[in-house]
Amino acid sequence: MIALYKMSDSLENQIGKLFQGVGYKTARFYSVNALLEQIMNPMVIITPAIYQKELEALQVPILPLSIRLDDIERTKEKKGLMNVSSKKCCVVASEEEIKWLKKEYDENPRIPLHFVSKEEFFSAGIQPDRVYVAPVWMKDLLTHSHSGTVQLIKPSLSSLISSIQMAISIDKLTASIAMERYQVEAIVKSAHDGVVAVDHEGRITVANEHAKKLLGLQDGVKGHKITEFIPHSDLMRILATGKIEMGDIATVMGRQIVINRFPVIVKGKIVGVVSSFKEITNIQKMELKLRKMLHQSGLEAKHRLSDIVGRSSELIKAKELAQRFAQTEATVLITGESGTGKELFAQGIHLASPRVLGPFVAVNCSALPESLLESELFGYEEGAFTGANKGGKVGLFELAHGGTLFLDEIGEMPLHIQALLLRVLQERTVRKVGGERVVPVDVRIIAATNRKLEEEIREKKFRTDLYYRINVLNVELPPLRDRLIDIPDLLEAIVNQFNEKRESKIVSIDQEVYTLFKAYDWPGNIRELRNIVERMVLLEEGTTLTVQSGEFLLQKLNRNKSQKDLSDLSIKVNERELIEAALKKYFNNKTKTAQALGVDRSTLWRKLKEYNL
Ligand SMILES: Nc1ncnc2c1ncn2[C@@H]1O[C@H](COP(=O)(O)OP(=O)(O)OP(=O)(O)O)[C@@H](O)[C@H]1O
Repeated sequence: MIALYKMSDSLENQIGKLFQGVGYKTARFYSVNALLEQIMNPMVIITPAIYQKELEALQVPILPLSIRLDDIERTKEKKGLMNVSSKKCCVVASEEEIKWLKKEYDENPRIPLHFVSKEEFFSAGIQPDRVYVAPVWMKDLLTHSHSGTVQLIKPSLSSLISSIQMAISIDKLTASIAMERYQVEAIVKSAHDGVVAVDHEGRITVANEHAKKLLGLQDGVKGHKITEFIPHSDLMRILATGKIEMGDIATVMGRQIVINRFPVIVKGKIVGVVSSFKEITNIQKMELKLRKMLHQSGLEAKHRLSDIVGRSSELIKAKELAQRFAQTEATVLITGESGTGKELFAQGIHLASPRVLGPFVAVNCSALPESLLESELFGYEEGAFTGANKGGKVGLFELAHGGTLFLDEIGEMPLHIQALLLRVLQERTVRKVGGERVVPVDVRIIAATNRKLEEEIREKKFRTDLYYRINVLNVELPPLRDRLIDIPDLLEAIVNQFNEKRESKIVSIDQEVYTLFKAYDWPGNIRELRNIVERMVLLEEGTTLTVQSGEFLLQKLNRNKSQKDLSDLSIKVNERELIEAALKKYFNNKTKTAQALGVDRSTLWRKLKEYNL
């Protein structure tokens, strides 16, 4: 902004038009207060030299207008003052203007001139042997009695133009400086940290809102010494030492904050200090958020050992072992059929281990083709192969650094990768595909398999040396059919989870459902149990989970049963309960019940008699 301050109307109009001609707008001001309201806008002020002093405190660029010796001579010629040789010609101006005019005059004193300041002029009054000239902006200062006696002089067009050119180039410069200042201010404002900066005397130059809140400072602290608010401020120490201080912990207004302090050094001199600080609880919140993000990206374990449901002695023993193994750094091998909870145990071990704050990275070794598994595990360097990402790729080993890498279905791992894995386990370093560098990694391995690795070794599908490396500690998870006692707890836990997740309203479970579930042999183990319960909950219209919604399971069960001997099933099945459930479901219709159970009517009659039904 080009501000014109306290100018005579005619001069103001002339300058305004000149600026307009080159595409600039001007604004007129007549008081310092009016200027102060605009002070946040970058501006250049053009003002008669006489007012320069009253604007100095604003700390914005000021271009003083003044008359030149040429302007005086031209006026004298024009007004015929040259011929008044008997009278002395006096120039009335401000002290500042006189200083510059005298310099010009001393260089080239073509006509005799006297210079009097406006103060001298007012005290001495008009002398009869003198003629007076003054710059046009003195007009308002002269009283009525002076008019006519004092000739007013305007700066020439050429000196106005050079002032305008100067103003434009300063305006451009201040605009770009202001842009940078706004950016810095925006950064400081938007920072999540409190930021306070002081100058070399310890006066506050910046204090963002966070800082004011954390330190209990009011608005308007700028310009005040920091010691007025914090008597023993550590910033004064940095002003003296010039040393960076990081991660200092202090209690301010009952809050624990962590503080960093940086000296501002310009050309070897300490000109200020910037400090940034954050409440520790905020850091903890951020850590929590980060952990949530890790969790979403699959890098965090969510199940604890205590979340693992079941009361069978086999499961309790496995949980106790896992708890103990968690405290060690040794590799753990978890064995068990698919869906028995191997990954759940791996997560539980990680969360019970000292690596709990590190990442938990799971990879299913059977899900990827050999070439991809290698680059997933170890990463690759840029340009390792056609189609490789620019910048390369970080492998899962590196991602799991400081945490746990869960290698699921390790029995499916190709022999070539088994060899690479063995080397990583021995050397604790990884080499990326297509790279020379080795990167040290600190990763705990938990492996899982549903295969009998001893058999795989015999068939030369699994390396013996790797087997001994990973099978340091072993947790064996029995299949669900061998621990039917866990079913009620599992069933209830899963129903509760669905209730929470889907807001379903199952409040009770029919006894027949337990019976039905105990009759089934669960080849897919707990995963299958989960899926079936989910399906039943979805099909269920009431608030009780009934066998009606599990009809599909009943049919499945019957198909299995028709292939087996009933007496074989009776080992695991409470036959009586099952028949009762089927009868109820088919409203005592014996034909349908027999069909559903996969037996002929005579067998059903025999059983009804046997169980007194
Ligand atoms: N004891 C348990 N309590 C509660 N939920 C369980 C339990 N065991 C397993 N589950 C649940 O069963 C499902 C399968 O578990 P998980 O993926 O851990 O099995 P897995 O043995 O690793 O299977 P796979 O070998 O097929 O990878 C998961 O949804 C898991 O939460």
